[in-house]
Amino acid sequence: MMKMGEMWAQLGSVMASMMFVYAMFKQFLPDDLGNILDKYTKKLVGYVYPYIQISFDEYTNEFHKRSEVYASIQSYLSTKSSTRAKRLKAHDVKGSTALVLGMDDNEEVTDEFQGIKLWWASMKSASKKTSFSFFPDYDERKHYKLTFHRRHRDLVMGSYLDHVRQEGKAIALSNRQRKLYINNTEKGAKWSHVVFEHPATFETLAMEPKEKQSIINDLLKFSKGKDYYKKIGKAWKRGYLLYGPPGTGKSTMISAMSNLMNYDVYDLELTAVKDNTELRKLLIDITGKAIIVIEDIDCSLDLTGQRKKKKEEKEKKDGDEKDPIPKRPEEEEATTSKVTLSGLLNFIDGIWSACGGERLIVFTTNYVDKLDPALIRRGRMDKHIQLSYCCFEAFKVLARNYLDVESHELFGTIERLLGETDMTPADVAENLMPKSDTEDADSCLKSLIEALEAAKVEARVKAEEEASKKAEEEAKLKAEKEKEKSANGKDEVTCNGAKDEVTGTSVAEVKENGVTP
Ligand SMILES: Nc1ncnc2c1ncn2[C@@H]1O[C@H](COP(=O)(O)OP(=O)(O)OP(=O)(O)O)[C@@H](O)[C@H]1O
Ligand SMILES: [Mg+2]
Repeated sequence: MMKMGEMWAQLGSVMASMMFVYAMFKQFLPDDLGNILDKYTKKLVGYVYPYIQISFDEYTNEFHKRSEVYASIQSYLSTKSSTRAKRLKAHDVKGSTALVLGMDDNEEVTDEFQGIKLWWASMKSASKKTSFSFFPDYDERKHYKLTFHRRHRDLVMGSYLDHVRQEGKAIALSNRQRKLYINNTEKGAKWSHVVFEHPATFETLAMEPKEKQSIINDLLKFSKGKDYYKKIGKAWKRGYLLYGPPGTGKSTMISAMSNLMNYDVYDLELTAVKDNTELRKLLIDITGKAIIVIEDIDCSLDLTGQRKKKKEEKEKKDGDEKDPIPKRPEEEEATTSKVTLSGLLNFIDGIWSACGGERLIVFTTNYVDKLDPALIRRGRMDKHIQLSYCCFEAFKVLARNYLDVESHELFGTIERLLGETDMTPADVAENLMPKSDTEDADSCLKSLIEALEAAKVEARVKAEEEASKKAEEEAKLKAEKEKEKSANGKDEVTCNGAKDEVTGTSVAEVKENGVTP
């Protein structure tokens, strides 16, 4: 026999469907009749119908803005409706990589949450245009209607709606297109963007596997660290300093980071920023889930020398030295950037830097020693990653990527040569890349061996040249010293004969004055 609860649930389902049919049917009735019928139906249903309904409008009253909740529900239901609804609608949502499938107007899907059943319906109701509107669809109001049994009220209000919002946001985020932003000089403190599509991933990045894994772990830990950062009272951001010779994969790693984390990239060109105020404005415009990149920080601004320069300037002022030919203002602007080291430090960890949350700040440099220690201290640049010349493990990644080769008889020779000479992953990669259809893995590996041997010879010649140059310089220095020494020896001899060093009187004078020296 059917249980009471099941019966109610079935009745509820029938009633919800009837209400839904009624809502559709009502659209075709004249307005007056529709309103009266609506009033009495609602009263009647209120007595026998144990279900609660919530509506979510597409547009808020506030500036006719599209409701964020509506958008989240739309994303949430897109996964449910694609498998459960019979009539679907495809949307080309701005910023989304894939077509978003949602249920068609006046369609219904059922959802389950912690063992309870809920019904979602997408409704479209026409409202009379009262005035001219710039919003074409505004007189066609769309909304979602959620129906559930009243005994589940607490669960729905307490956790289900939150669950829908969170899931919907996550789905929208995974569908969205990532963007690469650059700061635009012509538009002042503004970002322009293009779609970010870089194929580099940590899988294709050639580096020592243990170190690579530790970076991946660090990034993933950060992305899940919202509560942890809150607990320790730190802004949810992390700084990475990538340093190493050109062509070792610093920029490639930034792309891999973005692909792993699904973050936008903000490529900040510091030389295009007028002053600290503009820098702050740019910072405020950066959203969450972002990687802020400053490439070649040592070249971007003379941040290293700024403190020294200031000191020198002060000394100069004190000495009242004035430039006899005053510079034109535009000339001054071109030569001196007004973004200061303290402005940049504030950008990284001033109070404004906490706005938005979930951000990585990445600096790259070829010369880590040139940077001001304040800029790269832990807390600002939390993790320092050195990208170095290609090791054998890194080579194996490149061989797999470029040639689909896991092992080869030439690997032994390559391992030995990589241990004996320095070659960047960029150079190794270039040698491994087939240049024509006739080239195969064998010929590419052989050409890499040739290049490594040539690099080894070049390095040896360079080292010998440097050693001989150094020896020459040392010999020159030694000769100079000896010359000086012998000159000093001569001086000592003549000095006694010519001048008394303390009094400055000549021996002749002393003799003349009758004083014994
Ligand atoms: N570690 C690596 N793994 C895979 N590919 C790499 C690696 N390093 C360099 N490459 C290859 O070399 C090219 C140049 O590398 P990348 O631009 O990342 O170097 P970089 O360290 O940023 O150099 P620079 O200091 O000159 O900016 C990349 O396009 C990539 O194909
Ligand atoms: Mg680079």
